[in-house]
Order: sequence, then C-alpha cells, then structure tokens
Amino acid sequence: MTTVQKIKEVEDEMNKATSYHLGQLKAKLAKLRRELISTPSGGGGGGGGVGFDVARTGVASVGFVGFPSVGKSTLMSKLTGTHSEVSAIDFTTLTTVPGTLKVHGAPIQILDLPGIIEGANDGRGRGRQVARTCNLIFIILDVLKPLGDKKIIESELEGFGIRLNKKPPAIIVRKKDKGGIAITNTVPLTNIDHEEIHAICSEYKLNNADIAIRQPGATADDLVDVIEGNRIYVPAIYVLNKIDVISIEELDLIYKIPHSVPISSNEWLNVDELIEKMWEALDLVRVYTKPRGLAPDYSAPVVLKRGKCTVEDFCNAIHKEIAKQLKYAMVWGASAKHARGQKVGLDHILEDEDVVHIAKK
Ligand SMILES: Nc1nc2c(ncn2[C@@H]2O[C@H](COP(=O)(O)OP(=O)(O)OP(=O)(O)O)[C@@H](O)[C@H]2O)c(=O)[nH]1
Ligand SMILES: [K+]
Ligand SMILES: [Mg+2]
Repeated sequence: MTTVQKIKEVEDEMNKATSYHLGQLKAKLAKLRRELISTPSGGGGGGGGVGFDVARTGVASVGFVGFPSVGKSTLMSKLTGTHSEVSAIDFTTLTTVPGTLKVHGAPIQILDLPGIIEGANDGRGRGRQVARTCNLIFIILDVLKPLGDKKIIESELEGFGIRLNKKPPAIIVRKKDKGGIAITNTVPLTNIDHEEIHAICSEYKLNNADIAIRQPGATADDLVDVIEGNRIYVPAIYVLNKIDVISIEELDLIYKIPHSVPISSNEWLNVDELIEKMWEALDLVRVYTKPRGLAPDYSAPVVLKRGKCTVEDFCNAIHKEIAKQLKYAMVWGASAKHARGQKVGLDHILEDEDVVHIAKK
C-alpha cells in the first residue's frame, strides 16, 4: 500500500471511532503525512527537485497556489513583468517561476507554482513543498469553478503541515522521566478530552509528560501539531480571479469569504486592493536611515520582518560589521518614546517607518 492509500484507510476508519480511538487515528494520520513532507522544518531552502528550486531573492516571498488554469501565471506575469506562460490549457506551468514585485519600496518575490493536483504525492506535490517556505500564500480560485475547490486546496496544504491564517496552538508538551501523563488546562476542554490526549500520547510513545492546554477550543489536531512540531503557520489570501465574467450579485456573495480579494487579472480589476492586502499580511517593517546632519532617505528603506526587527537586525541588514561599531542609535517614529527621538541600544525593537541614525564608536 502507498502512503496515500494508508492515509485514506485511516481517514475512513475515523468516521466510526470513539474518543480514544479517534485520538489514536489522528496521531497515526499525522505520522503518515510526515512521510510526505520530506523537507526539514522552518523552510528557508527550496522545495527540492528539478525545477522547483529557485534562487530566493527579496525580503519576503508570496507563493501562488491553485488548480490549473485559474490564472496564476496571468496574475504573476502582470504583477512582476516576468514572463510566465499563459494558456487555456491546464498544466501550462510545470516549474516554479519566480518574479519580483516592489511594494512600498520592498522587493517581494512572487513564486508562480505549478497547478495543484488533488492527492498528488509524488513529484507533482513539490509545489506544496515550496509553499512551505513562503511568507504568504495566495490561494487563487476561479470564480466560475466550484467553491469546493477552496476546501480541497486547504486540505492539500494542511496535509503538508501548512496551517493557514492560524497561530501556533497555546499547548505546551514537556517530556519527563517519570510520573505518567499530567494534564492541566487554563481553559475548558471543549473539543478534546483526556481520553483523546492519552491516546495521542500513547501513539507517540510519550509515557511521561506534562501537557498544559491554554488554547481555547484546543483540538486533538492542535495537540498532534504541537507534538509533531514541524508545522508552518502562514497567512493566506484567497484571490478570487476572473470576476470580469460574473454579475454584481454574484460578486456580492463571494465577497463574504474571509481573507478574500476578488480580482480580474485579465481586466486588471481590484488588483490595487490585492497588493495592499499582500502588504498588510506580510507585516514588514520599513526602517529609514538618517545620516548625520542629513534628512532621512525615504527612497530606500531597510526592510525587516516582524519579530526580527531590532536595531541589531537593522545593522546586520546593512553590513555585518556595523553592530560591533555601534555606540548608540537614535530612533524617531512609532517605537521611540519621545517625538524628539530616543537614544537606544542594539536590542531596541523597531516599528514600521521608524527613522534610525547610527552613531559609531
Ligand atoms: N476571463 C478571465 N480569464 C482569465 C483571467 N485570468 C486568466 N484568465 C485566463 O485563464 C486561462 C488560464 O490562465 P493561466 O494564467 O495560464 O492559468 P494558470 O493558473 O497559470 O494555469 P496552469 O499554469 O496551467 O496551472 C487563460 O486562458 C487566461 O487568459 C481573468 O481575470 N478573467
Ligand atoms: K493554464
Ligand atoms: Mg501557469
């Protein structure tokens, strides 16, 4: 039996299972799925495989996923000016095609991925490996196709350890040497019970551990995610393409899908909103440099990622040696205590559109 067949079998069994059995099956499923995810956690590298490894450029990347012929290449080509073959024939794009789009001064890498195929577990699944390394995923949907396609793509990505528009669950699992399984919870357990927790632990041969659940509505899948530990939590935007061929009434309906932006790549409708949403979701921090005695340079921001935007990160983004030479930094903007600016050190956390002057020793 192939891994995919085994997964199907476990899924079928789940429909008729008890609490304990269900927990066991969920853990089993996650272990099988792990076999399909061969890249190490955290991403960073390419997806592996010929045609999927592309040089990563820019400060952040957006991966386009979707069924064939939904218009991924049309959008990517027009956004970036990079050629990616467009045609009415499915599976036109067979490798990852990279391009760059500058948004508010920040170069963003756009990755046009090959059309997704349901249940693909061999080379064809490689596109999702690449998706694991992106900072934002655009799920591109054709408004003329069934809305069920959305669910299929979501499950495909979930199967690859990708969690869309979700934060890591507030569950802590601490292994011990003895004492069995001790469960504590700061919130009521509404979607998981002790039996399920025990079943999952046993499936992972976790005999002694403290399990602290702080996540409201935590599920068995959340616990499995925490134990598996190789999950990628990434924002996603649902791009509803080809609105040029539907009526205003139909448009009103699809607008209700959360995290969605309706557009037409062909007619270039509402693409500005899409770029703005892309910018918000990437949550980047622009920092402007101010040389002594001169006005800040607003044309070329240093662009940092949220969570990695200290004065030290800022220095390192300019040059490796600068942090060592720093006497202090002057900061103006949202992160500064005073309007007249604040003197700070390397660990100060910067905010979007701050202005920084580096004083060297
Ligand atoms: N009406 C309409 N057609 C579009 C739009 N965007 C793309 N198309 C058409 O949809 C077809 C498929 O477009 P592609 O850009 O090749 O789609 P893709 O998702 O890259 O397809 P694969 O690479 O095969 O996965 C082409 O005939 C496009 O002209 C749109 O906004 N409106
Ligand atoms: K196509
Ligand atoms: Mg294409």
